Amino acid sequence: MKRLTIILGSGAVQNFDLEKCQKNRIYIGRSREKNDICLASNIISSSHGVFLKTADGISYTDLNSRNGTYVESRKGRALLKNTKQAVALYSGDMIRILSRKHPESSVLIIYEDEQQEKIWDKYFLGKKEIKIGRGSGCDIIFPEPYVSRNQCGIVPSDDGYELLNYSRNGTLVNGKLIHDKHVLREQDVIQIYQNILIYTDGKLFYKIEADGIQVELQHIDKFVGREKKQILRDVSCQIGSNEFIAIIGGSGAGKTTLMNVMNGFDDDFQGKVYYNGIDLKKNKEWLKNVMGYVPQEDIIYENLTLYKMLYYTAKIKFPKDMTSGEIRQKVLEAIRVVELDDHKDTLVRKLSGGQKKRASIAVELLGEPKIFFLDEPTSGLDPGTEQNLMHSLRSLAKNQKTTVIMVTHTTQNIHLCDKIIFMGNGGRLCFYGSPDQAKMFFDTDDFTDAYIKTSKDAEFWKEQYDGSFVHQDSYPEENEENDKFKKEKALLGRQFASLLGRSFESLWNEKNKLILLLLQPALISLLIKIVSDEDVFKLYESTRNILFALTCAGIWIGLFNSIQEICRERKIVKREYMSGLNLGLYIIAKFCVQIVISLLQAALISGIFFTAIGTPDQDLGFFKNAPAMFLTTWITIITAAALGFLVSASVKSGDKAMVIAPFLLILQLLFSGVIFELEGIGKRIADITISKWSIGAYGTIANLNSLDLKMQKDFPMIEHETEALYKFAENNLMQKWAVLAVMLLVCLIASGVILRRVAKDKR
Ligand SMILES: Nc1ncnc2c1ncn2[C@@H]1O[C@H](COP(=O)(O)OP(=O)(O)OP(=O)(O)O)[C@@H](O)[C@H]1O
Repeated sequence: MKRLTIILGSGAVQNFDLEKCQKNRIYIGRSREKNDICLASNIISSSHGVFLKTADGISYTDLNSRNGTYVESRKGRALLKNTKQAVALYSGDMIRILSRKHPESSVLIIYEDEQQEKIWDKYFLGKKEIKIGRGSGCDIIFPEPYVSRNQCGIVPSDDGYELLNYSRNGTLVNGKLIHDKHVLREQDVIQIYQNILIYTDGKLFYKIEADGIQVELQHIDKFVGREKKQILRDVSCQIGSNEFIAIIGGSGAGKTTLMNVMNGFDDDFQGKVYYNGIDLKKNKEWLKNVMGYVPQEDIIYENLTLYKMLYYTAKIKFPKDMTSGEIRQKVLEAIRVVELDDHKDTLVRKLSGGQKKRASIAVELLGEPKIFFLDEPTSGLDPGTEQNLMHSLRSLAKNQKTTVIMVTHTTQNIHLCDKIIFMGNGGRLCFYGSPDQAKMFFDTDDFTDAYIKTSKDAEFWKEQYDGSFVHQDSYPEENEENDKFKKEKALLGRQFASLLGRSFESLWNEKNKLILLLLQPALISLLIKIVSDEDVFKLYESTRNILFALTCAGIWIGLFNSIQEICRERKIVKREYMSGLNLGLYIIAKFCVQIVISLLQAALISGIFFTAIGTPDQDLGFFKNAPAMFLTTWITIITAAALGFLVSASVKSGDKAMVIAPFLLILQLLFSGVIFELEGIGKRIADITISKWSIGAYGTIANLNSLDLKMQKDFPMIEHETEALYKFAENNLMQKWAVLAVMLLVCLIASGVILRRVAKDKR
């Protein structure tokens, strides 16, 4: 049965059986005489619109009505106004005649065809609260991971019904994010991401929307630099749900800029971007949950198996109320969708280029996005792999019901896309439509010709396109500002355990690096042995030089351990931070690995040093010499590792970090106070070097002040001036360790603070 359910602003509901009606044209409007369906509302025109029954189905046309008609169909949302365009309707599509000022006058018509799949469900509200969310105990269940287990509830109140929001993310009602409660009025539209519920007269009409997001761009302009150079010019288009779209065009035409505008990464532009009618700029944080982004380079943890990499990512990403069983299931499902089942237990670094790209896609699939952006996913792939990947992306759009938008340079497989956005020089939209239409438009079978044509005269092609395709905005009304978004965070304890597990497992799977990290201190100790003489721990100079060598070795080892650790993962960290990663926990987890590594390194260096060279003769009160020396070595390494973290968090690449490393080492050498006698500013700088406090601790343990100078061998009358830094006292040693510990803490905290800048990184 084909029928219309008509819901009036008053709450009254009428049903109209389209099949029983003998006419092919069914008119709606205010006038009783002229129409088959009379709608008594002052925002309805006398003859407002007409439904047309054809052999193919039902369509709707607006009859030049004063307020127009919104059609929310599977193909997208459109405002029909001053157009005679007929829009085909599918079961579940909505027609709305809206008035913001007089919501009580609004009319909502739902078209349903019982032969097509059932889309709308009805829920009768009673005297008890009904719960809406992801949890199995809810009355209305939306299964996506980004929907809260208890998203919201609807309770009876004096005025009818009230919506209570329980989610940290908020619930959208009529385009406005609600964080506490909202008294429901007739035809209020509640949106939980892509899912829609409509309240009317004690009932909820709702549909669980499996489809991808529809995107509408309205008149996008972007200017950059002081001269306000325009790099996007009045770009408008509508992308339907589950469509596979390619953004193509010459180099510098504005493809990446356009994609960054579409995915909300860049919000410094003029114009509007809507996702299913929701303003992206105003609801970016909320809408990010339904978005997946696969950058050009594969930014995934390479030293884990595919399964483990996805598992840890999921644990960090998902909200706290998701169980381990659910997470495991989602990981396996993501692996299945990207067809990597056979490589589940392969280390990511051993996957081929195409497989790594699929692995990156699987990372994003974990969040079950409804819209997917990919930046040149096929670059660097051989033609066969490229074709396979294009087929997979198409099937992602069609089978996983996701809108897929990619930037690409290659056009061999462009026929697999539903539509292409052709950008010309200066950010001009030269064409938007299907690949076949594009060929007709540019009058060529070869897209290379289109590239040449648009690079020669992009303005001409933009004018041609603007003249042939009329863009009509679907969302002229303004939503209110929604800025109170708070991210649903994963449970901190679980996040920390996952970060820790991932860091250790990653290092364990990188055996060569692990061996190098452990070999280095052993070799350094042996080298120190070669340059030492028999006067160590007997004469001042020999002892101080060897201890200083130990200090430098510890600083170098610590810096080398950590200086590339954060920057090389920066892009992954940024992505995970955007989906809830706690940066403090991330740094602490990484630091825990450093604690263990540096303990092993300190044990190795000290063990070999004690065996080959020996220990001071006299213990310092409570502290036995060997453990105190070991502890000093360990604190030196771990403090230098924290300094390495600080550098690593501040720079964007490993290369840059390695440029800074020698500078830091020179600083430690010059301002240690060992090579040069320091005065004034030099002394102040020395206070913030690790080397000063480390050699201070070693010198205290070795009681440098009591050792004879070389010259004293021949001239015993020469006095050895004592230095406060090496005062042989327990509290002096503890002070040196305490200063190093404070430096360590400062470096770690500063790393966390600085790392927050990742949020501003350009992708
Ligand atoms: N922040 C900026 N300041 C100045 N110019 C910019 C800025 N961002 C982009 N541009 C310029 O805007 C134009 C479009 O850049 P965009 O990266 O979007 O092009 P593209 O089509 O993706 O190019 P490619 O295919 O080479 O990656 C280029 O000329 C670029 O130099």
